[in-house]
Amino acid sequence: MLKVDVITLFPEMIEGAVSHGVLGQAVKSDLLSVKAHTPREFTEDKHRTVDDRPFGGGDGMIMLAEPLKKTIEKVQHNTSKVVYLSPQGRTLNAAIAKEFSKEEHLIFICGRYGGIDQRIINEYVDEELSIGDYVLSGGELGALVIIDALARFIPGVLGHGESAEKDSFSDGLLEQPNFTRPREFLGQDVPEVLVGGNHKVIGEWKDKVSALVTLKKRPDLFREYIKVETEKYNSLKKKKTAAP
Ligand SMILES: CC(C)(C)c1cccc(C(=O)NCC2(NC(=O)c3cccc4nocc34)CCCC2)c1
Repeated sequence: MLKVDVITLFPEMIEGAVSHGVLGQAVKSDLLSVKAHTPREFTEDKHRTVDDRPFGGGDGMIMLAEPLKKTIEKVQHNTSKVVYLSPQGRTLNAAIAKEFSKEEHLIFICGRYGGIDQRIINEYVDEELSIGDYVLSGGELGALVIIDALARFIPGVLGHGESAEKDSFSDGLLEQPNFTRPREFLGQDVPEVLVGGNHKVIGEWKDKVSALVTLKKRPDLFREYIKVETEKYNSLKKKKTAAP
């Protein structure tokens, strides 16, 4: 079972977020374990100080190395992969999430203020990871995005015993429009094809519209989809011609 330890000044942010929905179910069924640890537990001074002013000046504070060291060493063991959520990291994508889902033990370090002491990164961090190019107030949302994305690749989390390969969102295309009751709302009808009940025709409609939506709204995703599908087709053809 994949074990995740998150080092953060706001453990409730993590605990709250992983106790709902698909993630909550995965944790409850022991498919995944997520625990949060605050460096404040490892401070010894009266004010439980976890940050200090940066050498060389500059506004903002830096998270102190000592409390972080103690927290990491409390949770770390030889198979741990230590990830620092940081704008300097490579940007998360589905391939990285899938890779991470295969790990035994992940330790996510979440920065606050202006970041953490560089010596912690030098000594403990295996890799830095970013969830995108915008200013955030901390790494916690990054940790949660990764946990949510990787959980779907854990067999059983999505309920039907398979992993995310069968995830209805993981063919790399955007979704076709979705409708539920009533049949008519705000003067708009549900497309007839979806009400018809002919599953072959409905399937073709969904595939076509989802490709068109992707082509229109995210041509970059569409190009990637065509590339992947072409590779699949070519390797299938090769296998056919290779096998007698
Ligand atoms: C990207 C760019 C806009 C150029 C930029 C340049 C310099 C600093 C920051 C910035 O946001 N610094 C603040 C902190 N940010 C993040 O931790 C963080 C930010 C973004 C994606 C992330 N994915 O995981 C963690 C992430 C770092 C320490 C406390 C929060 C952002």
